[in-house]
Amino acid sequence: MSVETLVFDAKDELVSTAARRFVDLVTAAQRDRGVASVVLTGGSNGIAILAELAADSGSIDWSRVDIYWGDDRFVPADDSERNYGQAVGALLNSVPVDPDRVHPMAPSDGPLGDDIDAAAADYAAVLAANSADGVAPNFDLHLLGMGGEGHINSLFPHTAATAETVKSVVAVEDSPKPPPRRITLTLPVVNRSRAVWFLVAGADKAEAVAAAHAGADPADWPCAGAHGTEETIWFLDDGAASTLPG
Ligand SMILES: O=C1O[C@H](COP(=O)(O)O)[C@@H](O)[C@H](O)[C@H]1O
Repeated sequence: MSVETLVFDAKDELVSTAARRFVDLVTAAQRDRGVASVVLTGGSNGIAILAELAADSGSIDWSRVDIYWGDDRFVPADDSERNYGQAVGALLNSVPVDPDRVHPMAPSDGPLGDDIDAAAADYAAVLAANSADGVAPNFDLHLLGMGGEGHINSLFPHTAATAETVKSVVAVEDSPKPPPRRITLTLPVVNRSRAVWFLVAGADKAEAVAAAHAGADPADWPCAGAHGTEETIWFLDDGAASTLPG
């Protein structure tokens, strides 16, 4: 398994390079396996890469991409905080995806109602139904943003969600970052991904980046617990890389 750290002068360059490599990875996965599976993330860079991909939408056969989410905020379907809605606005409305291959997490006003545990269990069932082993797919790519305290998806430091080793998807009711109610994939499922890419910009994230590179305990720094089975790439701007040795 390779670990690569790429540092860019500016966030725009980070995002455009990640988008180019996204096209290459998806194209290679489709060549090798027919269909590519990607896990999207929210946050600033997670949405910026989708907007970049929308600008170059002809490079990928989107009808052969399975799309999942690493986490979402458990809010009504039309709430602007929803990662799914942001992805639709940035990319999915602009490209010819197969609706049957797009797998959003349930909103709080959907058919499952406001039952967050039922919504998490429903997403676990979606992952299981689309897997070879009844647990979850081996995603070709899992994109990750990261918070300054090292959270990825909705896995925050010193929480049961981050410590989860059995369930593939869990509910979070007290996220320290608003909104408080979220649904998230757990680390064992993130770590089924062939490729895990961190998209991280800003000096406020530098301490977490350094902790992950130093092999910190994922309980303290959840970002330290995410790895691809084939590759892990850190796409960083100068600020996020500012405390890395060398
Ligand atoms: O709350 C969340 O935050 C992270 C990181 O967001 P950023 O704006 O600091 O880049 C994001 O990846 C995650 O999906 C989201 O729900």
